[in-house]
Amino acid sequence: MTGGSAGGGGGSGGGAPFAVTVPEGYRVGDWEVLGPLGTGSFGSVYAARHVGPEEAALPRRAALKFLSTGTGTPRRAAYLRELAAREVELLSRLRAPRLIRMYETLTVDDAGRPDLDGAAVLVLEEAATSLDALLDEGPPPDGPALLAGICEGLAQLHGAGWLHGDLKPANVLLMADRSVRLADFTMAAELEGTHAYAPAFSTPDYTPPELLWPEVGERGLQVRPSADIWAFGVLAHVVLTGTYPLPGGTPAVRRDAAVRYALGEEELRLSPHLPPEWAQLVTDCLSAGHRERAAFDAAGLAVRVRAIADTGRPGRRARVRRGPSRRTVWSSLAAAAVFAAAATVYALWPDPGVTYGYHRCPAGEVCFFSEFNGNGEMCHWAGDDEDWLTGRTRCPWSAEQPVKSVFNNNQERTEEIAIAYWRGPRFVPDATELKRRTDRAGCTDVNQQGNLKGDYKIRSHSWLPGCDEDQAFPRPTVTESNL
Ligand SMILES: Nc1ncnc2c1ncn2[C@@H]1O[C@H](COP(=O)(O)OP(=O)(O)OP(=O)(O)O)[C@@H](O)[C@H]1O
Repeated sequence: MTGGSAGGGGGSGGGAPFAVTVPEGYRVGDWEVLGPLGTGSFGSVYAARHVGPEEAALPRRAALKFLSTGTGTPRRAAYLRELAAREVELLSRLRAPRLIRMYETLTVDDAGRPDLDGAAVLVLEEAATSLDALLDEGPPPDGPALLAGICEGLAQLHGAGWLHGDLKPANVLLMADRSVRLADFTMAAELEGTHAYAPAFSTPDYTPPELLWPEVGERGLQVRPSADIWAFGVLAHVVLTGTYPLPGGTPAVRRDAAVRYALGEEELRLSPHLPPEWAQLVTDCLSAGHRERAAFDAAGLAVRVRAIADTGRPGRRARVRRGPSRRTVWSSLAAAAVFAAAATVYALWPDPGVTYGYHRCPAGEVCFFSEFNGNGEMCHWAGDDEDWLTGRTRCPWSAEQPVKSVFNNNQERTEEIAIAYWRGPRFVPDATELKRRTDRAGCTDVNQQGNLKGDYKIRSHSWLPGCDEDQAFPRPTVTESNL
């Protein structure tokens, strides 16, 4: 359910094993499966055509969501039944323009397929794509308008007395006309006064701090609508900038940053390219405490977001578009309007090539950056390197520019492998020897990241069995005084 790249967060079909496998041509009710559309953890969605007698209330094509029955333990099966019941309950009771529509529900009756037998099938209106898939292709040209639609969906949901509980790009669908539909209501819950009870489950990047390590009671997790507001704040930052608003190259590191942020020990790292009105809106949505966040209800936010989106105010930095110009073929007024929106978003997204943020650092590698917080130029290696200027992997900018931040991105490792970095070339690859040397600039343990305190021109780095306590980054061992 988590995703490394901004905008990820599970859900789409690309490469992920399908939770429920259904072959082409499979019949359920009056529907025949045409092919896969996407999968999540609890269900898989297939395009289907109606093969029964024509019915006014049913479209010719639909998306069939097969909810997993769970072939594991009875406890898991009960959990999956509860998730299915939540989604069916919400979709059969609520119909609103920005919520995906459900036409009917079916149950698979197929003793020959024990994995499918008894599965609930939701017959949904078929969307063209998901926001998750869209973000994989780069900045959506109409990001602000999409955000306005998403916020309207949230307002419709909250207005009806429900909260979503798992708002993220994979759960935002887009129709062929680019209108938005909120989907996947397996975590949705009906409000009982100020809060609702939801299953203890979340997608870390979109979960507010108060729910990261919550107490789970007998009825589940106590969730408030302000949790969806937090998720919307993260999503808006991701859609507009392609990055997360909290620092970190992995969901786990960003989750820890969210907790530090709630404790007042960390700040939001909003993209410098975000225009002030968006920055203020994201900051409001990401108020650290749920009480402060409750001041920003979805209906009020929807009005604000729509107003910002409709203004189409350009970002602070004008960007030259890349690639062959499409402007010549866009002569109509409508196309001009789309282009205006596209120009706005290109201005908001980081420069291609020189983007920023720790998330760029490939898993299993160590990365050094020319700016604080993983920004600016980046050099990265999977192992040690004796000389960044003449060695195997080179880092030309480091000849002139100091390294300002580091990320030792080895999330899969369990051993205590650390990285030492050196002001000179050709370190001596022996831990005892290294300790005696004087040109060591610093050391990071696995998965540590942060800013260096001095202007270090680093020339080499090496793997170590582990950082000394007093050398471990980000303790202030790397200062001007030990240069
Ligand atoms: N109505 C639809 N039309 C087209 N594609 C859809 C539709 N509903 C879902 N999908 C695709 O299927 C994917 C999985 O659907 P969904 O998120 O509802 O499943 P899930 O198992 O409940 O997910 P999660 O693991 O996020 O809880 C979506 O990300 C989307 O790509």
